[in-house]
Amino acid sequence: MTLPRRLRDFDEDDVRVRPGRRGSRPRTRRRPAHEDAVTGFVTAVDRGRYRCLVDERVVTAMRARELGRKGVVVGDRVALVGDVSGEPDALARIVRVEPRRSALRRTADDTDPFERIIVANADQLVIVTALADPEPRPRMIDRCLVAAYDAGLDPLLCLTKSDLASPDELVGSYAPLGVPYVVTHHAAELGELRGRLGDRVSVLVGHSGVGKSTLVNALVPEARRAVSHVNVVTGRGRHTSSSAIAFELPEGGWIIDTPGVRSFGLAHVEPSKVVASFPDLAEGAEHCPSHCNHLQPDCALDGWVAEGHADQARLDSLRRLLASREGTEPD
Ligand SMILES: Nc1nc2c(ncn2[C@@H]2O[C@H](COP(=O)(O)OP(=O)(O)OP(=O)(O)O)[C@@H](O)[C@H]2O)c(=O)[nH]1
Ligand SMILES: [Zn+2]
Repeated sequence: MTLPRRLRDFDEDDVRVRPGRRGSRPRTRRRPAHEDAVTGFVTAVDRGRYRCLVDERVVTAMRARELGRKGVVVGDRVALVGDVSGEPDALARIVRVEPRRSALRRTADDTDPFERIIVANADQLVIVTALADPEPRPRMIDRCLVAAYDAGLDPLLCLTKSDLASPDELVGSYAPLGVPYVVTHHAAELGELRGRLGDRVSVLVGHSGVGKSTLVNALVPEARRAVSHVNVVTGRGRHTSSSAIAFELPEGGWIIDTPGVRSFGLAHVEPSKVVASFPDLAEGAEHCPSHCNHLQPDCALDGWVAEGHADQARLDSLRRLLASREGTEPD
């Protein structure tokens, strides 16, 4: 398994192997209770079973009771004990989840108080949007940008189906905001996209039909088989209920597909963070009355847009998100 550079650094900082008191055995700095634990990278989760990569081996594991309520998600780095042979029917135990570098979260909808982590330790959120069939949904893009900003992930706009429509309009609205993008279609060379994915952990999100599976299959030839024919964790059966699956890229790095993720509820994101994710509007919001919720009549953002600093459509999008969080309007 080739870990992206940042994961490797993380590993070295986190588990410092040094001689024990008597200089006889190496031991980890923390929790010497599981001195013999090995480190795994969680690539799929399905019905209480965790698929972990340990060196080149696929090890199936369950949670150890001592983990308590701590969740384990795709992208986590975990300490494993027990049978880590990777033989059929072998089952290891996850005894520890290493501290996360990032956590992509969502709530079921914008007013749901329960947030859940979808993916840990990712670097980048790839927002897959078709240029046509289905029509692009800028409000969905804005929503994903907020999720990326909140999680500390770099966004990347991936505009698919460029054989059907021009990217100019979408590029015209997002490139000035500093959002990086790639334009592609199913018969295109994927060189530019691969360059942006290499040596990083990227999460792909996108609505049904935008061409996400087509993209994943083109980037990772083994993906098709892994997803459609076998349970990705146990290797048996036909189906998986997994909501995220990590695939290693041939050129290094990982992409994490999120087939089960259909929406990005943002109830857990502070309104100020929502506004901060709209860089074209954030500056204008500095002129708002204190505690402005940006939905009230004296909000300074109307003037900001009237003066031509930002597009009305972006303000509408921000307001829909904020209103939806307050439960006053569906998005
Ligand atoms: N014209 C065109 N069609 C494409 C392109 N990429 C994918 N398609 C078609 O769009 C449809 C949806 O593609 P998928 O890859 O299944 O889309 P998805 O986002 O994975 O959708 P779900 O499987 O529903 O999650 C399929 O009929 C593809 O053949 C493209 O670049 N151009
Ligand atoms: Zn305001």
